[in-house]
Parts: sequence; structure tokens; C-alpha cells
Amino acid sequence: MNAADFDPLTLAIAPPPNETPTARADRELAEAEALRISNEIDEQLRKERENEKKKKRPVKLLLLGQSESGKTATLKNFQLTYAKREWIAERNNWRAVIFLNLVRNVNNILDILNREMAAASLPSPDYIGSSDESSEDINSSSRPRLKFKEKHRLLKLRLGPLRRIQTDLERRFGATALEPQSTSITTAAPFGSEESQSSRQSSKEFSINSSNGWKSAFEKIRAMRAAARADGDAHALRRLQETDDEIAEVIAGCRDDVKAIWEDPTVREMLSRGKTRVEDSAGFFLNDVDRIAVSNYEPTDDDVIRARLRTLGVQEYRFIFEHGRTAGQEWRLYDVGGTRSSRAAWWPYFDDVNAIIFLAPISCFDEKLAEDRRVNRLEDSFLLWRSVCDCKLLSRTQLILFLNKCDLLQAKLQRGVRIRDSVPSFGDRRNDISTATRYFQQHFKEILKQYSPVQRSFFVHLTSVIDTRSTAVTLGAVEESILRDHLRRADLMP
Ligand SMILES: Nc1nc2c(ncn2[C@@H]2O[C@H](COP(=O)(O)OP(=O)(O)OP(=O)(O)O)[C@@H](O)[C@H]2O)c(=O)[nH]1
Ligand SMILES: [Mg+2]
Repeated sequence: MNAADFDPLTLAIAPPPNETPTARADRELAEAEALRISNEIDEQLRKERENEKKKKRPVKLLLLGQSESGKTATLKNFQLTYAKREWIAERNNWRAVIFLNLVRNVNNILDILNREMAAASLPSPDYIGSSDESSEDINSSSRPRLKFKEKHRLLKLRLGPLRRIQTDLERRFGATALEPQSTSITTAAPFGSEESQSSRQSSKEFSINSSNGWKSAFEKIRAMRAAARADGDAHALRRLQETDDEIAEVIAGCRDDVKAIWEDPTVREMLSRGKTRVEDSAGFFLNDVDRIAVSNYEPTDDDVIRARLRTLGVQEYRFIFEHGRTAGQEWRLYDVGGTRSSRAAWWPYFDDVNAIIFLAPISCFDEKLAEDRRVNRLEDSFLLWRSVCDCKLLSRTQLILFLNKCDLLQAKLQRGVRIRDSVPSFGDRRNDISTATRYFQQHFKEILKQYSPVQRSFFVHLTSVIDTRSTAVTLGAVEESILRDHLRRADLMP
């Protein structure tokens, strides 16, 4: 007799000693059925665990659109809405960017003023004003001559130190602080084709790295501080702090002159004749000088959203959402540089992406690309959208369209700018915001229907992403729809 013969469990489940052949067959059948059910339950549990794992995979979201379409501003809204702690920790880093934006606004005006004052001093009785871009308009003989006075000369002189501040800050932020140069790329979507290979190789801007975005620009400065601290180099640390303080002091010292030049009627007239709308430019802060040009300035949330620092290459941002339907879920957002020469770098990110937010700035119907002055911005957005819809690698990716900069569109239409002058097909439709948005939206929808390799839904939002409140509501809807898709896929996947 061995030990198992006394094991209480073995004895309890052992068949009765006098079992008949029929009873034995029934018992074996019942045991086999019990085993089958148990295996099925195990398999079910295994699948559920797998599914849970898939649902916890990071949600990948790509932000696409031309340069200055509002991709980075949208990313900032995500951070503000869903990762507030990180946002607060970073907010003060934007101070130097906002200073740079403000100083650049002023220096742009000074450049034009210099040119116009020089031209006005020429001994030409016919002088009305000069401008590179719209000389026919500014030189119209029906306009009285611009009268520059001693005060303008003094303003130029007193605002001189802002040149050095701009240079210092640009050096600090590197290439990301400079606006795009002209490009040799002549297509809207130089990805996924032979051209993309060659443009990838030739493009100076092609870089999938983390050395070009706001995060890395700030990291560089943080690293400089940390290194000085670690070396015990109190002198270097003090110098860095002094540089920041000095910049704030110089700007604060120029506050009244900055206001004076921006509010001066002759300067305003000069800008309007040259069709220069400083107020529509990226990173416009001249209306906030009282608040910003002070030595203890701290940026507000809205200031940070409006601050402009160009993106180069592709930047990955990882957020664990602090609340919302996906609290605890990791989201990976990819922010890309939008100029034509940066677009070849997008391609590697198309694989395995859950959704794309495509930003089309619809106020730009009468503007040209900075990198190619021959190309209409709206036309470029349509072409780019078409290539994204058409892309086979993205056929299962959810596309969400933001018709952005609606605030600027509204202001432009109210100023009387007519859409049909730049978009002849708009014809005699009413030149108002609701007609315009409906018209542009319909075009984007038709492109999606016509070019998508498989049928897909059209998700569209009218946005002004500098408005953080309304954007938070939009992002809530976006989060919900991406999440639904993400979970559905996890269930469908083998
Ligand atoms: N008025 C207004 N300004 C906007 C809107 N969206 C973005 N901006 C501003 O436009 C400028 C450019 O926006 P960004 O988010 O930097 O543009 P981007 O698409 O990231 O551009 P790149 O990095 O060059 O590809 C910033 O100063 C924004 O604050 C909007 O809806 N309305
Ligand atoms: Mg950007």
C-alpha cells in the first residue's frame, strides 16, 4: 500500500469500489465535461487579461497640419486640461519665450520704421511711402505723405537695446526660435514616396529627436543651471539668473516706449499702408505690454498658449492623464514641424497611430506659406489633407479635423476681406463666418470621402485653440471618441 492510498483527497474522489461499467462511463463523461468547462473558463480569463493589457497600451495621437496651424497650441491645451501638475511646473519657463515674442513684435515694427524713415528722407517730392510687398498700394498718389517726427527718431534710439535682447534669446533657443526659410520642396506631402526619400536626405530640418521642441529648449536651460549648481559654480549660476533678470529689466525699462510706438497714429498708418498686420502674427503680445513688461512678470495660462516657439522634427510628449474618462491611461502625443521641408519626417509615425488631429487654419485663405510665397495656405491645407486621407498606412486611423483660427477668420471677414477674391469658387455666397466654415468644411469632407481607401467617418470641430475653455470641451469630445475606438480595437484584436 502506498501513501496515496491514505490521502484523504484521493480517497474522496476515488470511484466507488463496486462501480458498474455504466456508472463508470457516466462518471467519466461528467468528468470530461467538467474539465472542458474549467478549461473554457481559464481561456476566458486569459483573454480578458490580454484585453486589459491591450486597453492599457498607450493611446498614440499625432498632430498634423502646416506650420503655424496650431499643433503645438493644441498640445499645450491637452497638457493644461489633462496634466495640470506638469503644466504648472513648466509655466514659468515660457516667460523667456514670451519676452522673445514681444521683443520681436517691436523689432519688426522698428525694421519697417527704419525703412520708411530712410525712404522719407530721400529728396523725392513724390514720396508717399515705400514697401517691398505692396508698393503699388503704399505709393498710391492719392495718399498724403507720412510725417515722421523727432519723436520717431527718439523712439528708434531708445528701443535699440531690444535688438540685443532678441539676439540673446534667439541664441538661447536655437533654430526653434527662428521662423521658416524658403524650401525647395514643391509638394504639400513629401512623404511615402520616392521624393520623400530624397527630401529626407536633403532636408536640413529632418530630425526625429528631442533636441528641438519646447521641452528640449527648456531642458537645455535647466541643464545649464543644474551643471552650474553641481559644479558649485555660484558665479555661473548667478550669471544665468542675472541674464534673465537683466532681460526682464531692459524690457520693463522700455515699457512706455513700446506702448508709444504701438499706439502712435503715424506708425499705425505706416503698418496699414504696408498691409502689415502685426496683431495677426504668431506670438503677438503688444496689447499686453502693461502686464508683461514688468520685472516680476509671470505668464498666465493664456499667455503660454499664445506663445510661439516653432517645432522642428518630431517631438514626443507622454502624459498620464490625471482625470477624465482615461484617468491613469498613458497618452503619447506627437507634435511635428509643419513646414513643407519638415513633412518627410512624419512618415515613420504613421504606423500604429490611433488617431490624428489635423489642423487646418481657415483664416489663412488669403495668405501664402512662409516657406514658399507662391503657395496659398488654404490650398496647401487641402492638398495635405488629401494626402493624409489617401495614405494606405493610415486607412484605419481615426482622422479628426480642426478647422482652426475661427477667431481670426471672423475678425478678417468683419474687416471686409472678401473670400472670393482669393477663392474664386466661393462665388457670391455670403461673406460671413457660418457660410465660410460650412463651405470649407464641405470641401474637406468631400476630399475625405473621395480619397480614403476605406470608408471612414468625418469628425470635424470648429476651433480657436487659443481659447482654452472652449478647447477643453472639444478635447473632451476628442478623448471620448479616440478612447471608444481604442477599446473597440482592443476587443477586436486577436
Ligand atoms: N488667434 C489665434 N491664434 C492661434 C490659434 N491657434 C494657434 N494660434 C497661434 O498661432 C501661432 C502658431 O501656432 P503653433 O501652435 O505654434 O503652430 P504649429 O502648427 O505648432 O507650427 P509649427 O511648429 O511651425 O509647425 C501661435 O502663436 C499660436 O498661439 C487660433 O485658433 N487663433
Ligand atoms: Mg509647433
